[in-house]
Amino acid sequence: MRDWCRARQSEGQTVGIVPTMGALHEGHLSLVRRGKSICDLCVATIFVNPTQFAPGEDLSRYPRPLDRDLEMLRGEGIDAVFLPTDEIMYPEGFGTYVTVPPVGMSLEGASRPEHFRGVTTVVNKFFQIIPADSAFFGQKDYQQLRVVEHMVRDLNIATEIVPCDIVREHDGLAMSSRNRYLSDDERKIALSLSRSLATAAEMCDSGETRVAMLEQAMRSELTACTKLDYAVVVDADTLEPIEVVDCRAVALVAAHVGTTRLIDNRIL
Ligand SMILES: Nc1ncnc2c1ncn2[C@@H]1O[C@H](COP(=O)(O)OP(=O)(O)OP(=O)(O)O)[C@@H](O)[C@H]1O
Ligand SMILES: CC(C)(CO)[C@@H](O)C(=O)[O-]
Ligand code: BAL
Repeated sequence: MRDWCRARQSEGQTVGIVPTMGALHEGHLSLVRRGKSICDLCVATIFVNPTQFAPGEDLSRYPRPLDRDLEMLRGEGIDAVFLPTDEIMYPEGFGTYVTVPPVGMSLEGASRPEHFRGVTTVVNKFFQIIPADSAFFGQKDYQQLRVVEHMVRDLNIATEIVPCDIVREHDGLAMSSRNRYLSDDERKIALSLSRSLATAAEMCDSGETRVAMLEQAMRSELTACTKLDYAVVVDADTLEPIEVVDCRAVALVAAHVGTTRLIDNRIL
């Protein structure tokens, strides 16, 4: 993969990379389209990375519809797909991990200990294997994007990180590979995530800047969820708590609907 990438770069072509865990949907394809619009060539990776799942999470049941994924990527004119096995990424004796920057400690980092250590490590490995000019990440995984941006800055990685907008279903549900776990009833409840963010945005637009009031309104929209991990409004860059929205802020939510854990966010 490195030779493939470098050979093309030495001919003056730019290469983009879209890291995914597969089970592709329009959200992923939007990253590929963005990649192809900015770079001459675009590579996707499909790898369900075991080190970012905690014991008891959905690693074994994570969907792996590989033929369909490859068909979808072919349809977008992808130039290459990197499909490593666990043994290729983590051969016997593997033992070096990337330490997560402070922006990854709260929220997802608190709810899913070791998750971001797995993400930073595997994304760093992808960047070594495929030294792309640009990498395309969705804002749906907002904190992941911030963590990867910090890692790239801190470790002098030459790949530019390009954030991409969240793609939603017609009714507002953020597209996610995990949506396919939802029953019809659960899918209705899952809509409360995007609704809670819309409520916070509307309140903010009408002049309510007190974070406690915004968070309370978000929580009251989320009562049908099986378990709420967090519903917060924080500084959009540092993800530090704020008391009033007097800077660029982001509302973030993570909740379990049945056995499915979903996340969503919206810039305020
Ligand atoms: N709805 C979406 N809009 C834009 N980008 C997305 C969307 N969903 C996922 N992505 C991005 O696609 C990339 C790969 O994500 P991943 O394969 O985990 O997909 P996912 O649908 O978020 O799956 P999961 O259910 O595991 O969260 C990430 O950069 C992620 O932010
Ligand atoms: C970036 C990523 C592909 C690393 O495994 C994963 O966390 C994801 O799909 O967002
Ligand atoms: N989209 C982030 C990958 C994960 O949930 O493990």
